[in-house]
Amino acid sequence: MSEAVPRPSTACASSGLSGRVTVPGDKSISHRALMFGALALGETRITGLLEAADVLATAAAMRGFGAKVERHSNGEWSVNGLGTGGFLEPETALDFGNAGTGVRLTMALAGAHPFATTFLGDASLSRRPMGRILDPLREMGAEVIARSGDRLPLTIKGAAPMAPIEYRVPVPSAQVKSAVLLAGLNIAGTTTVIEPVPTRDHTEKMLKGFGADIEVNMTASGEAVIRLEGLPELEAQPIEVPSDPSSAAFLIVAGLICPDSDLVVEGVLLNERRTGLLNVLQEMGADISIENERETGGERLGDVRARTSRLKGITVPAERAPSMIDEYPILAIAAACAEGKTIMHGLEELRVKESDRLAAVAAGLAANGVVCEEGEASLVVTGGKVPGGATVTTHLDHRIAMSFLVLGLVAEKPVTVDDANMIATSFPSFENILRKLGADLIDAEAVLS
Ligand SMILES: O=C(O)C1=C[C@@H](OP(=O)(O)O)[C@@H](O)[C@H](O)C1
Ligand SMILES: C=C(OP(=O)(O)O)C(=O)O
Repeated sequence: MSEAVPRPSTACASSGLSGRVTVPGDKSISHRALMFGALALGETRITGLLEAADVLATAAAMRGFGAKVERHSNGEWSVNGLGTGGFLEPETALDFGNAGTGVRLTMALAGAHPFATTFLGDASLSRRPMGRILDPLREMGAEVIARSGDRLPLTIKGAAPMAPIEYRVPVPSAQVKSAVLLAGLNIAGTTTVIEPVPTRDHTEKMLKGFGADIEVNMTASGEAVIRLEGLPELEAQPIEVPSDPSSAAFLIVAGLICPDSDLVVEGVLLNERRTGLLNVLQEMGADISIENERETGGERLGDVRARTSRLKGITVPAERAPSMIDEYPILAIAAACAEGKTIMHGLEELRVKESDRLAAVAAGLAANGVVCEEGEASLVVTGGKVPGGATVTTHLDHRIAMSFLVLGLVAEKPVTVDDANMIATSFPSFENILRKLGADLIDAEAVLS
């Protein structure tokens, strides 16, 4: 995907966004549905799988280990799994493109098997730190050959047998927590993960659903202690993937900041470890309501209605970060349209996403005339009128591309993103859905013709 010819896209001032739309399936749940299906015995049927580049890379990787992964004509997917410990050595390197979650969780699955697996990624993924996954895997007994700084490309070879560990997650990261647990699936004994700051819990919930012996206890000080018994027999499960709140976030913010708008995003996952942005926006004065609340597969879902709102700047404390870690770029866009300053703390993890998101957001805002101040791990955005008129560098980062297209909808002059290709890693229908709601987006071909 990084090899593709850049595709600039431009957003112009828009008003009256309206309609009911559905966004694609949740990325975190989609990766895990394929992985756990590949580890389970029997056929796992998945409806609503996110068909975006990141998840398709995981599907290809699971095939590489020998699982049968198929897409059916009705849009459902099936995975015929191999059973815990049943993975085979892949014949070729596994290329994860831009997908951090895919590569990190799969490294852990492969790393507890006594064969060599090689992992590749695009320029963005090859810059991201992998030591956070490799350190616990080494502690369990795996061998690793990696580029300096524990970067991709790298090869992991598990030992036989490996040792279960107790691991205190050093950074708030659902990927690190999940990786330790997934390696622990193929190791006899109890693997324990201690999470000082609880993060999204899809791995724990879904593994339980597949029949793993996993227990989560919250301590009085708010830490999560997760215990997993190794070598479980996982059983295939039907999975219905709810709509991704991290994708819905772009449309919700567009509805709030564009004049005369009233839109609904249907069936959005409302897991409380993912709803940080909705809470923050409501504190900023957003007119957001949840309609038709329901439960599917142990998760709360609802239709999220967003109407044009006068937003006010607030301080977002660091504790919120895990529940909205992927939503800061779009929160910064909402902040640019709010009255006063929005102060965001605890943003250190943004520096190691698909891009250095803190720097990319600050540069994009400043280029478009929005006053902002980038700290080590903080961002202060002063809201008001948005002059716009600049081209934003997206650094192979889908969320930077989508965020700045939303900014263009309220800017005085159009905002261009240098490359909209990466949007396809998580939300391929983003621009079409935005147009359907009434947004004025012009793509490069239209500008050239
Ligand atoms: O576990 C997951 O599915 C994810 C965890 C988060 O990453 P970190 O664990 O690095 O915070 C998030 O940014 C990513 O988009 C998805
Ligand atoms: C950080 C993200 O994804 P990943 O880590 O899976 O690349 C994201 O989608 O914002």
